[in-house]
Amino acid sequence: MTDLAERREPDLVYQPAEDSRLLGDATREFVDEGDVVLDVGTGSGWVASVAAEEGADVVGVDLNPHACREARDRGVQTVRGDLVEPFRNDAFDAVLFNPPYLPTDPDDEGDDWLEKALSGGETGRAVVDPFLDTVGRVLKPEGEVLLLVSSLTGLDEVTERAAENGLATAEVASEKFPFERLIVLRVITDNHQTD
Ligand SMILES: C[S@@+](CC[C@H](N)C(=O)[O-])C[C@H]1O[C@@H](n2cnc3c(N)ncnc32)[C@H](O)[C@@H]1O
Repeated sequence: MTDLAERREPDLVYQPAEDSRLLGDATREFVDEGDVVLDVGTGSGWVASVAAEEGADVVGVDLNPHACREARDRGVQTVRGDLVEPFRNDAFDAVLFNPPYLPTDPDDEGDDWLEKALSGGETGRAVVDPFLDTVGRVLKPEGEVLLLVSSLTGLDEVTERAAENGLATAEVASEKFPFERLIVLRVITDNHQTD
């Protein structure tokens, strides 16, 4: 019988890193007990498990079947699918996403699961843009998104795309690294009332 550690597939599934940790810290701050939470691109399920530790009812989604298996091994209920497509309207208090956000030269673009976890296409926003175009549908009226991006992803462009979808963004955490700054954006609908 294989144990959990042996079943992990580090070359196939993105393992928790600095970006996961920054999003996990914001999750601890903004997710409340009893919230219904979706972790998009759940990968190993680590960020989802942070939300579960806060008492949230969490589901993960990922395109990568190996990630779905690893997240389930971690105890996270996980669906294989594309972004928020499998879920019904107005379902979630919070949606978390640490997306593939690195700009990648098309000539260097690979085709393996780790590449799909990291590469945001030529602009860095190939996955972030469709996420911002669709996430509003699955948010409850007072729901919110915690979205991890890099300074390399183009913060102004991300904010503009959110605004085109009736979403307002605010930086709630950030950390500097040698070649980039990682940022957690809190994204809410324009008519969301905050206290
Ligand atoms: C940077 S990794 C983050 C993994 C994990 N959430 C973490 O923070 O450690 C991005 C994840 O998004 C998944 N992903 C990429 N495109 C996706 C899509 N269109 N729908 C669902 N998941 C996607 C990848 O398979 C990968 O697991």
